[in-house]
Amino acid sequence: MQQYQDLIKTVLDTGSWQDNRTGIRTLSVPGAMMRFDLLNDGFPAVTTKKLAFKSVVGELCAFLRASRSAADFRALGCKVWDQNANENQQWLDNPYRLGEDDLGPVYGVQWRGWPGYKLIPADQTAQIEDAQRNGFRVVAPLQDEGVAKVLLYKAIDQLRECLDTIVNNPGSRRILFHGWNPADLDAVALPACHLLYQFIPNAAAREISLCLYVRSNDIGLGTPFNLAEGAALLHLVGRLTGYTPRWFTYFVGDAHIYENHLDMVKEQLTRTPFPAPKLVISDRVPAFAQTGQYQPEWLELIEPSDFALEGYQHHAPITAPMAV
Ligand SMILES: Nc1nc(=O)c2c([nH]1)NC[C@@H]1CN(c3ccc(C(=O)N[C@@H](CCC(=O)O)C(=O)O)cc3)CN21
Ligand SMILES: O=c1ccn([C@H]2C[C@H](O)[C@@H](COP(=O)(O)O)O2)c(=O)[nH]1
Repeated sequence: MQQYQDLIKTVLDTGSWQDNRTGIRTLSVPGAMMRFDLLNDGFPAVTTKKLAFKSVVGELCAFLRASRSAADFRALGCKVWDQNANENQQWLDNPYRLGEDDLGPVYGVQWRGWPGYKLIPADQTAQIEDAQRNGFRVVAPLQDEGVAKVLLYKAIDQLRECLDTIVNNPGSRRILFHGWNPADLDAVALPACHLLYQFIPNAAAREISLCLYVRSNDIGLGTPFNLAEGAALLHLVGRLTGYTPRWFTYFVGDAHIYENHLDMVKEQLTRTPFPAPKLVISDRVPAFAQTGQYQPEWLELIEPSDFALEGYQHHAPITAPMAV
């Protein structure tokens, strides 16, 4: 994967030193982009070190199940959330933390159950009825600054709505889900880094593409994970909706290399990337294109063992400490 080498080079050549909350400074570049042709170039697994693929797909499955406990991530084979859940003093002191291993309403909770509220004047019955038809339920009548209102609530399954739209209205340019919930930023171990996922189906070609925006990206540890995870999600969505994964475009806001990761990334630059592997999703995950049956419940049924990399050649493992 040449794109990852190029990103490392760009940051080493043009980055500037920045301080941040972790106490480990970074070499940072404001804004970077990589694009992958998944159909013709294969799966974007980093090859200049060993990608912890089992951990990546474990994390993805935990997100798909709306997990908020590092214990659930561990049970699916992913340990990378332990430190954020249990070793950051600010989070340990946060009143929203529900005890050992809790992360708060992170990624999957927002993807699958974004807390949606409406506060509607009690006399707007047409609005209230419309909201109820859309799945909102009345929580309580209340007085708001002297006006009688009704509070309604719905947990919004943004990801499921994306799949529904891909199947029913693929020309839509509004097929996206968001992980950044401003009302919950004070209640999470870490505000979402990969936060905006937009699916772009091409109904004529039966191809689907993904644009992903990552606000802050740890190029040494986070980027390989986030790339593999975004691409695996696109493959899964394609399988369940009848589309072939095509372009995966990856945008980064603050693209940075931690000072204690410099040896790791420089070592990777001395290594020649291998050809990309292929992602295989197990046959038991039904292909809409073959069955003609829409089965979005597989978003929750999928297991880490349903994902495999075929022909994954990689250089020797290297790792470095994660900044907490
Ligand atoms: N500083 C920081 N960087 C991150 O990339 C990051 C966080 N924090 N916090 C939350 C998640 C967790 N993610 C992580 C955290 C650690 C690894 C990591 O240590 N990876 C090792 C092996 C992991 C394994 O075997 O499971 C690696 O060498 O890739 C990867 C992604 C991405 N995120
Ligand atoms: O999926 C992820 C999650 C986290 N990161 C990195 C990016 C930053 O280095 C830290 C988060 O710190 P902030 O101060 O909140 O930006 O974790 C990642 O790359 N990918």
